[in-house]
Amino acid sequence: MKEILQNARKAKGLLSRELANLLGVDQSLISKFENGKRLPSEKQLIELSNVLSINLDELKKAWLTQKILGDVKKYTFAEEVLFMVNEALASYAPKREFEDLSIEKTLDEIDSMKKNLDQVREFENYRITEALELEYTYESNRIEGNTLTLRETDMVVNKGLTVSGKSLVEHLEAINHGDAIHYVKELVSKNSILTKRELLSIHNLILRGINQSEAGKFRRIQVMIQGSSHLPPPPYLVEKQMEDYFIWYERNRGNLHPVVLAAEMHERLVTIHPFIDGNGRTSRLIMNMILLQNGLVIANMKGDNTSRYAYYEALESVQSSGKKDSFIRYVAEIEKQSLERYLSILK
Ligand SMILES: Nc1ncnc2c1ncn2[C@@H]1O[C@H](COP(=O)(O)OP(=O)(O)OP(=O)(O)O)[C@@H](O)[C@H]1O
Repeated sequence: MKEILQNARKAKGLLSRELANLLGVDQSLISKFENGKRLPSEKQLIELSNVLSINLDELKKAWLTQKILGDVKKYTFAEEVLFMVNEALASYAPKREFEDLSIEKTLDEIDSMKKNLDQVREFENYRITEALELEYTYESNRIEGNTLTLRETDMVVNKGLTVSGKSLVEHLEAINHGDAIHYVKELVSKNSILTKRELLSIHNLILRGINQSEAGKFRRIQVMIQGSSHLPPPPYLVEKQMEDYFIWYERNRGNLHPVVLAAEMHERLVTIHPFIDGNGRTSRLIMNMILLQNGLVIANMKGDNTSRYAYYEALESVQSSGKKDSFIRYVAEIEKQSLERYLSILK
């Protein structure tokens, strides 16, 4: 742990004072982390991992080892206890139970398609991914009400052209969403972990130049979701609910199926509705970041009326019943269709 932190800081060319500033802590605390006198909190671990580009899982393993060692080393029967913990762990496998058995089946199908995908990844190329990402921008903005066609979206995003009769905002929405996909892919390639900072950066890109005063900021007013009976929490609860959102993510990202994790992170975010606008687009990007991090493909929800209605219905059902299955099933189906299409293109 000590070595990992010190080596990573030096590799980044940072002085401990500079690292302390980035983390907003005292310089002496960084020294204590590096000489093993103090352990970072779990929240600080995530910040350290992002700032120093250390794989969070590796950092957590070293951290937990040191934490457990600190607890057990004073006992003569430490080894025996560790052995017993190991035994107990074997029977402790938290598994999600679904009332709807079709979800389990779809997840199995996704797992086997992922195996197929891993075998044909060599045929992936940027022209295919660019075309699919363009479709994603087109559909996600269509859900929100953008009227650009797929071809017009291509003209705006890839060719830098303008489309007569379409508003400046619609142009910006297309460009911004394209940039947000690039940002998400960069996070995935750097193994960055999702934190408040990354979420706000994605939202900042989505509303850039459209609503600059609200871009990258949690809302300070009450909002309503048109056509829905779900009322998002009052503004003074948003910060706290978002803290809980990231705690939930940390607790679950290691043990839930990635599709279930992605669906829940999407649904939880739009249910809190932390932004004045752009909640749907941002949540879909968060969902897709998680899918890509896990070697899956972008789940492209469609913007035609029937698909959009099914999307809203699945969300409304979670919010009114408190049961997550309907939205997990919905996302799993979309991911399965997106994988099928991608595989057929590659093959
Ligand atoms: N019960 C619900 N019914 C409909 N939408 C809901 C519901 N709960 C949450 N939402 C989310 O709210 C989003 C709309 O919020 P907002 O207008 O802030 O997002 P947007 O990105 O601007 O637009 P959009 O999500 O339509 O692209 C929907 O796309 C959906 O993801």
